[in-house]
Amino acid sequence: MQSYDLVVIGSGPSGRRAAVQAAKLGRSVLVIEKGRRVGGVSVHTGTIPSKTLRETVLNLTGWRERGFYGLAYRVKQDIEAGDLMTRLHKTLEHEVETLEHQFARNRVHMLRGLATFVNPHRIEVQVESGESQTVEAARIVIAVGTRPLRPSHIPFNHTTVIDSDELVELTTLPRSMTVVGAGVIGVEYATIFSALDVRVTLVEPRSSFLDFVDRELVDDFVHQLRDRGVGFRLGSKVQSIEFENSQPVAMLEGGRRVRSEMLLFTAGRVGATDTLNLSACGLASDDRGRLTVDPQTFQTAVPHIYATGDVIGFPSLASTSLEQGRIAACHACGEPLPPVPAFFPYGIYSVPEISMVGLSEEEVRKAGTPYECGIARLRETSRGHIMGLNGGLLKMIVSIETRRLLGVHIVGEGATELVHIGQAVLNLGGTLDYFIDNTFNYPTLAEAYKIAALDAWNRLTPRKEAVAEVTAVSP
Ligand SMILES: Cc1cc2nc3c(=O)[nH]c(=O)nc-3n(C[C@H](O)[C@H](O)[C@H](O)COP(=O)(O)OP(=O)(O)OC[C@H]3O[C@@H](n4cnc5c(N)ncnc54)[C@H](O)[C@@H]3O)c2cc1C
Ligand SMILES: NC(=O)c1ccc[n+]([C@@H]2O[C@H](COP(=O)([O-])OP(=O)(O)OC[C@H]3O[C@@H](n4cnc5c(N)ncnc54)[C@H](O)[C@@H]3O)[C@@H](O)[C@H]2O)c1
Repeated sequence: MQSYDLVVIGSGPSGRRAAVQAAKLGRSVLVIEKGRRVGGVSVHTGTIPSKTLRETVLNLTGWRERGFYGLAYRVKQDIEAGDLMTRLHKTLEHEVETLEHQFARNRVHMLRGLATFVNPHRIEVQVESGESQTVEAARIVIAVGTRPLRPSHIPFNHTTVIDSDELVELTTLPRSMTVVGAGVIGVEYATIFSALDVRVTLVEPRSSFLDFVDRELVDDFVHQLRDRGVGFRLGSKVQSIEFENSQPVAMLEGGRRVRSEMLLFTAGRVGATDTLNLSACGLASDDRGRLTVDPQTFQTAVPHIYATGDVIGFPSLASTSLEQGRIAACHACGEPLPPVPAFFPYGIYSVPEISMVGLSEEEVRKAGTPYECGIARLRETSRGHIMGLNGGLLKMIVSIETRRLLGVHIVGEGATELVHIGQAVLNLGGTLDYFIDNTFNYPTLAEAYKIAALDAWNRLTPRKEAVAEVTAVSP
């Protein structure tokens, strides 16, 4: 039987980062992956496919140029599913190749098959031939991720009623689509398909959605979506799904019906722990298949077994999963733990993008911190004029007492990149003055930080003082 210092179950972001980190620290490492190729949900059905589809849609539709050339502008007329899939397959192939090379370079061993615990240190792997192999590990990282929630009353059929995993295998594009569940996945796909001129209706049982996003941003976002015809059925629970002329019809509580060529069900995900035989290693999952860990070390209740990534629940991001894998591996190898920064960014790759870091206005108000906000509209920047932007805003929240930056919230073009400027200032304990005192490249969208900071500064600084300071900083 092969023995390893570390065995990682799952090759998604947290598993692969844990494996490479432990290998770099000189440990023998095995990654067990049941999928056909390495990469996990992130590479094969989640992050990278959805972001590649988004990029392809924005390119082929000429979305970014429509502000100038009008709504009828297209780079390619009659976009088909095949157009989207070609770029997707190329991108995924490249991602897998990079990962396989990374494992090979770092001497991380790979075993393809389904992992099941035999005891707290032994794992049986059912390989494709039907045979099984047992491996032994001093330490183990469970990084098995999640799969889409598929309730039994939803008649999934792989073609017209699908989950988000199946979306990446589309063979035809629908003309209309109902998206059930306005979480991050639902909102991203609803807006990507709407950019393709598919008629989209978003159905959500709660009366609001994206509740963790600043309300001012959500209002701007909803306004933009309504403007281009996205339908909202908030506060509407789907009772059943029926078929009329082979098209799915979502029957909502209260009698409303939403009919479309395709229904995408995105009402959450469950931890993929059911086949692990967790009881053999002394662990149990919650009702959503998730594991509980020490948030500092990612150790489970069994100290030599760690769990990282989506299987431990919030925030369930590829970005945070990568860091969790690295921290778990460092702890497992007895290395000092890297300090965890106070704030991480959250990016929603809808069309338009939303991204934020730090506290929202609602959170600051709840904490009772005296604060002021500064706002910049992206269309007020020269870069925005050049790009033909019509919408988007950057909102900055600062403490009145300390002038410290408390949060940055952006909706619009480039939001997921722009947010990192705010993240750096926030995690380095910077103040509003960083944005006031520093020169930004011009013309850039980043200039929105300067505009928002000046807006906040105008409100913070009494008028007389303000004039004096402007004179002082002007060349
Ligand atoms: C549609 C979609 C879009 C997303 N977009 C983003 C985004 O833009 N940005 C972002 O940061 N995050 C995004 N996410 C979230 C991101 O994909 C996840 O946070 C990330 O993939 C979680 O990584 P993980 O390490 O938990 O492993 P996962 O990527 O979930 O992979 C787990 C792996 O474990 C394997 N496995 C499971 N059970 C076993 C077993 N018993 N034996 C062997 N192998 C097993 C699986 O086959 C899989 O390959 C998105 C997710 C989805 C679904
Ligand atoms: N850009 C990103 O970072 C990104 C993108 C996609 C996914 N993700 C991650 O993937 C995870 C899963 O995303 P998700 O959107 O599937 O889940 P989610 O839990 O974020 O959202 C599910 C939504 O479905 C609704 N819902 C719940 N039960 C329902 C039902 N029975 N019928 C209809 N609607 C119902 C919920 O109210 C919620 O709004 C998220 O936690 C997210 O972190 C991240």
